[in-house]
Parts: sequence; C-alpha cells; structure tokens
Amino acid sequence: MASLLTTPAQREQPEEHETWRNRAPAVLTLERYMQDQTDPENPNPSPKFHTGRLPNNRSGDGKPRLSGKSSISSVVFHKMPPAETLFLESTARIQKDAVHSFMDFQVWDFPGQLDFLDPAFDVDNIFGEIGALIWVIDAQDEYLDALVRLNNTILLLQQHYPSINIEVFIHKVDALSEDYKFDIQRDIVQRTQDELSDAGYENAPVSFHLTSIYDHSIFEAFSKVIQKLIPQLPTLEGLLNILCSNSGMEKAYIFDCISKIYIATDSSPVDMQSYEICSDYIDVIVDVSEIYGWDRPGRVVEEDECNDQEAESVIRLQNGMILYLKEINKYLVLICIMKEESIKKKGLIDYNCGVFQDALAQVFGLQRS
Ligand SMILES: Nc1nc2c(ncn2[C@@H]2O[C@H](COP(=O)(O)OP(=O)(O)OP(=O)(O)O)[C@@H](O)[C@H]2O)c(=O)[nH]1
Repeated sequence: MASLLTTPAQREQPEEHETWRNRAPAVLTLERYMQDQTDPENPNPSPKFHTGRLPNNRSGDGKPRLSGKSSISSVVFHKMPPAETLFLESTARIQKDAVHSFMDFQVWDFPGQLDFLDPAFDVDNIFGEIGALIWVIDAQDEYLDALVRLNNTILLLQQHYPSINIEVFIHKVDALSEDYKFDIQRDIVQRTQDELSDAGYENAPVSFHLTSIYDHSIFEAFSKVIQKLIPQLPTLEGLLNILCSNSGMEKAYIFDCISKIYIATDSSPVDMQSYEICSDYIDVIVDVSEIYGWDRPGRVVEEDECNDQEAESVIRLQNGMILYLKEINKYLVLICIMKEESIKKKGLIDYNCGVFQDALAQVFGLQRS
C-alpha cells in the first residue's frame, strides 16, 4: 500500500542565491530526506519534523508492503518492461520524478512505510500543492489494513485539502479471475463509502481503478488521473467531437507519446481494444522515428507554411478500419480511428486536423513542434 502523488506543475526551484539558512525547517527536512542529505549544522539530529523513515518499517512489523508503486512509475514514465520490475529495489525515500510533457508535473513515489497520519509528519509540505493522491492497494494481498490507512488518509485530506483527487488503484489484478477482481473492487468501494458517509462526507472525490502493469489498464487509469488535472479538458473534448463529426471519424485520441497516457478523447465511449491498438501504434511510430527521425530544434511553423515535416501515418487494419496518426508537437499525437470510406477524403481530414492543431495551440499556447 501507499501512494504516488501527482502535482500539476513543477514546484518552483529555489533561487540560486537562496541558501538552506533562510528556508523553513520543514522544507529543509523534506529536501534532505528526498536527497538523502544530512543537516550540515547537526549531522545526528533528533528530527523535529518527520523524516519519513518510520520506526514501523519492514523489519519492524516483518511484513513488507510492496504494492507495486515503483513498478507503476517505472513502467508508465520510464518505459520499463513489466517483467523487469521484479528486480526493482525497495523505495527507501521519497522519489521525485519530474515529467516534462505538454504540461509539467511531478510524480512522487512514497515508501510504503510512510505514515501521513503521524503528528510529526509535515503534512502541509506534502499535500499543500498536489493535485492527486494515488493510493495503491495490492489486490493479491490482505488489504483490510491498507484500507484502514487509506480511509484515515481520505478523512485527513477531506478535512484539510478537500480539492485533492484521491485515486485508488486496486493493483496487480492480472492474476485474478474476472469475477474475483470485481468482487474485490465492490468490497473496497463499499467499505470506503461506508467509512466516509459515517464521517459525514458523502461526495468525497474518490475514484477506483483496477490496474496491472502487465496490460494497458495502468495507462488507462493514469490517463484518467491526469485528465482530471487538465483544466482545459472540456474544451479539448469539444474540439475532438467537432473533428470526429466533420471528418467521419469513429474515435479520436490525443496521446502523450512518451508515457502513452491519453489526455483527451471525444465523448463516444472508450473501448479498451481501440485504446490498446492506438497505444501500440504509438510504440511503432516512436521506434521508427528514433531510427529515422531528426531534430528540429526551435522550428516555428509560420502561418502560411505547410506542415509536411510533421509525422503522419495511416495504417489499414485487418478489420477494414483505418488508423490515422498526426504529430501535434514533440509531446502530443492525434490518433483517429475511422472507416475505410472516410480516408478517401484524406484532403478534408488533413485540413480538419490542421484546424484542430491550430485550435489546440490556442488552448495550450503551444508551438507546433
Ligand atoms: N503480478 C503483478 N506484479 C506486480 C505488478 N506491479 C508490480 N508488481 C510486482 O510487485 C513487486 C513490488 O513492486 P515495487 O514496485 O517494488 O513495490 P513498491 O510498492 O513500490 O515497494 P517499495 O518500493 O518498497 O515502496 C515487484 O516484484 C513487481 O514486479 C502487477 O501489476 N502485477
């Protein structure tokens, strides 16, 4: 059990002339903890703020809590093959992972033993700026203990930080039968809701996702987490709806090509199969671009310049459907699924995608490449 935090934006870096002397002790403690440094003034301190190294660590209660947080972060943000996560070392301190994409955010991987509820823990420093807390529960293990800690954390957040989205990943469901995993989900949702309504919180922002690193479910879940942090999401969905209806497309996604998280789609229902095929398509295109692509540093597309240098690809699937991919900028790609007759009007599709790209640039203030 425990958690990954996503913060919607880069935290401000300290000014160069700022030294550790004129910073809040809690900030210093947290930074030392993340960077594994000792306090220069007091190398053997008795900590005033919680350092995250709890007395009840693994050797303490003898029960390792390895719900798979580091694996999730490595697979989603570092393209680690799932089988290699078997060799990941245990997380001993908070790992900060800055993700630079269409929007910059940070993922913090917390050691499973960290106890947010310890009064010595500097909660404000952790939760003060974050957008979402991801709580990972190992579905293959006993989870009642993890649920108690989750519920206590949700109550704490509801009291002090009610705008933080709480995303519960019921993880490692790959080894469970369909029936069993839905039973577990029902049980966890029920227990959490009961606890919250007993405490008087009926509409807490808590969502549940069944996940595994061995299929696309983890990317799908992360997509939903990130989407909630994008204020422009309704506008993006509206633009994708217009694109689909004016170009004869069945479905359209905007993907972040590094993480394969989709940041928006039109409002027709998402089916896992179409999502998976788009995600695999990105892998193919990224691999080919890595071999044959070239850098275009600082290239700005002028208003009357055509965009032929941007990656574009069309694939015909065995079932007769067409996948159309268009690079939007160095982070984002648009992938559309359509019937064969729609691609006959490719000129129209290219034109509409260009208009869509311009609209996106206005929404995000993006350059095209
Ligand atoms: N079957 C299965 N195993 C998984 C999955 N995700 C992670 N694991 C395994 O779970 C084990 C623990 O993974 P970690 O990512 O180190 O766990 P953690 O919760 O981050 O643990 P700490 O790093 O100590 O905080 C590894 O052997 C992973 O291969 C999953 O979706 N399915």
